[in-house]
Amino acid sequence: MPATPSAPVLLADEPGSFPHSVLAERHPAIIRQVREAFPYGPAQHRALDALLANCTKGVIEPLPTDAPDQDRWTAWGLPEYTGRSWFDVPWLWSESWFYRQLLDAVGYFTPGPWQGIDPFRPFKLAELDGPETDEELAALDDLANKPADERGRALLHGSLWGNRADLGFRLSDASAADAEVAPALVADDSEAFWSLLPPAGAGTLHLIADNAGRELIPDLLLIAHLLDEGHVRRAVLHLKPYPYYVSDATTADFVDALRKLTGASGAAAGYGRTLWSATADGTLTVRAHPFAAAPLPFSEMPDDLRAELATAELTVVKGDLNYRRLVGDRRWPPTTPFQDVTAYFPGPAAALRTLKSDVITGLDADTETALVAAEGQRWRTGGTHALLQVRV
Ligand SMILES: O=P(O)(O)OC[C@H]1O[C@](O)(CO)[C@@H](O)[C@@H]1O
Repeated sequence: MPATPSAPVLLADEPGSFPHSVLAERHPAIIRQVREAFPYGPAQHRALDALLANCTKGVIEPLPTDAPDQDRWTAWGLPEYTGRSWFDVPWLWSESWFYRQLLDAVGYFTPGPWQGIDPFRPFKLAELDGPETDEELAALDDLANKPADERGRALLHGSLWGNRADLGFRLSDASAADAEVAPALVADDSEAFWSLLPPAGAGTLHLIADNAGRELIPDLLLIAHLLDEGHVRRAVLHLKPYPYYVSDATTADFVDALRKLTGASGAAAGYGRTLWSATADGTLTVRAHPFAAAPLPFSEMPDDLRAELATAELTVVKGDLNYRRLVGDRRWPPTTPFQDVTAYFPGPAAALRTLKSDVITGLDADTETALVAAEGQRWRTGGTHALLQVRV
């Protein structure tokens, strides 16, 4: 049990707060953009209208009794939250519920022509095929002749900052992509990261992925490097079982990213070949556990996932949402020890995250003071700061 007393769970009930703006502004914007991106029929438009009204002014409604995921959502708290405003239940819960309901509205789960059609795919593909992705891949050629440890550090950095590539964030804040970043990490345990993964390691790396495209590609490059250089013998990549938080990576996105690498020229293609053969011989496996899209903190992970992560040499936890799930989506005082709030995790874990929500732990007091003096509370949510924290 953590020695630290708990903190209040984040709700979205305070107008002017970041969680409130996500429910009141970001979700309607996402509905609008999805609606414009597809030639949906009248039934889908009506369902999107109903969702828009429900998510902004309505209450959480029960699922139809024949919904295939009824049992799962029942276990995840639906009976407790039914009848309550979306703004009055845990923010982590209402956001997940939004994506589940959005997919339902466009027919993603319903047998028929729209089943399995990812409503975010046009945005994801535009990013994957954009010039920035090609530039990032071309830059790998400059890295190719550097010593392995230098390459490793650059690729770790690339994976960390790749977390800025979050389409949900950019869809609602177009200026976010251009904001200047603060290169110094607000917490930096990268030495601990490398000491957990020394060369000639025999273990397995788990990576809990976040976004597709320009985040997943650097994640894959890091995995390829760790396999190629013998830091780990196997890797397991945890993806989402269905589209989620706009740009979260699914198996289809993994395939697209890997094909992008193998179809590239120069060093990028080499990484692609490493990963392609690693999947073929089982050195790299992918998972899409239902809990990856659960509205709950990782402290409530089911036994099978806990047992699997317990075997990992290290679990890399990518991104803001996974950080919220790792430490609990709570108003922690920023100096709350990261080791305490992650003590429940089944093994060593490394959080690689750019800061895009209020939650933060593990800062030293001077760092917090300096951030507040410079930016008020904006540093928490602007996506311009990053951290690498390791739970040993
Ligand atoms: O893609 P990431 O890094 O998990 O970020 C998810 C984003 O969505 C949010 O959950 C808000 O919707 C924030 O935590 C963050 O801005």
